[in-house]
Amino acid sequence: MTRITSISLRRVLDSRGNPTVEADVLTESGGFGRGAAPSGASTGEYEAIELPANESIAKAREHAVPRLEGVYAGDQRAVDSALRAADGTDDFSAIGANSAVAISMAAAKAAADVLGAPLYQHLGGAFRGENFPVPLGNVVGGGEHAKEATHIQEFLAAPVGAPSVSEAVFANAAVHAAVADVLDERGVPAAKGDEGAWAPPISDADAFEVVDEAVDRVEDDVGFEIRFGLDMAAAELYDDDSEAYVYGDETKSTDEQVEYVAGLVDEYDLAYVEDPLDENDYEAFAELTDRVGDRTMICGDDLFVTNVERLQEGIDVGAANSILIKPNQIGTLSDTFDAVELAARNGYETVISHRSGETEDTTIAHLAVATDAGFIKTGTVGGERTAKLNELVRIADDAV
Ligand SMILES: C=C(OP(=O)(O)O)C(=O)O
Ligand SMILES: [Mg+2]
Repeated sequence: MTRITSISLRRVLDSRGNPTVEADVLTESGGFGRGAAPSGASTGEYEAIELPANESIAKAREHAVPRLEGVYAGDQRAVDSALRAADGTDDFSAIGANSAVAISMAAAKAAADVLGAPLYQHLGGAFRGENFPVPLGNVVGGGEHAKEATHIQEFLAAPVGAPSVSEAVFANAAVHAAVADVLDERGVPAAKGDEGAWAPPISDADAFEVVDEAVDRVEDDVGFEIRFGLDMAAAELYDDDSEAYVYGDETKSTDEQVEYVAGLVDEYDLAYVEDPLDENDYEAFAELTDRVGDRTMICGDDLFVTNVERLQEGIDVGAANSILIKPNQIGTLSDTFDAVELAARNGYETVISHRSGETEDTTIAHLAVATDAGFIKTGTVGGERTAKLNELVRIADDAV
């Protein structure tokens, strides 16, 4: 029933206005699935390779599509093995991880369509957990996502005490609005960055004050605990030549960076810190996790790139206690599930994540529910972000 009969690939726009790959998968019994690849700006050095959309589509049409016709979409491992075999490299540099992930997601949706089940149920099965992820909402940002704003890439609201997904989603939107109020009261104009977060021309120190104030106001209003966290995207701050983290005119050695982040965790009671150190520095990650990992999540994004080998290396040295999961960093849903499972077996929390360049695709909302992830990071406002958040609300409401 789920035998794939055709795959179409096309260029569509992502949220930055760049071309990305969209895939449609059709099955013998009329099942249909559509998936679109997201795209990063602060990409990790070890991610699977994204090719220009046109090139990736041409290569996938030539090498992957003929191999996939006849494969059962319901057998995700077979679909993803065929994609890997068609590519023949470790990093999808032959057909592009953008076509691979679009096809992989579209096949899963086509199978769910045939089965008449929502995607999260097809992927998660009957015995998946009953939890819903806490949404981490980007409310202030800079780095590679907005010029002339903060050095730290993302300040994230974390409504850890929300009684429901819906209340958490609305709390993050309220923090986003409260940040605008606080900035306005301080006379600071703010554009928005790639993910819809405010991108004010202020120092990181000022941004901490602004977000802290906005979170306090909303917490008082909603009556449940809201904390906040960071994606420091420190690989983008790290300069290999000087072996230092560069914050405009200031630099920090690795020891100073560990000290700085540990201080921030305590001063602001941070719930979450992603990529606080360079993507090649497992040792410094481990030192920080040893110091503050009992009271905050230290999460590897560029460090692990959703790759089981890199994650295992991190587990071996105690580099972190959580992993960011981005399907396009590794190229297929099977590889993504392998990373989630390895994390779970080792007590690592999982955070399913969007990219800064996104589409209306909602796969990650289903993936977060299917895998019982503790968290999902998918922005706060903007159509490509609310597509996922609203889907999460619908899933919780049994309305998909
Ligand atoms: C979402 C992120 O940004 P990008 O997609 O640019 O890597 C991130 O770094 O976590
Ligand atoms: Mg990141």
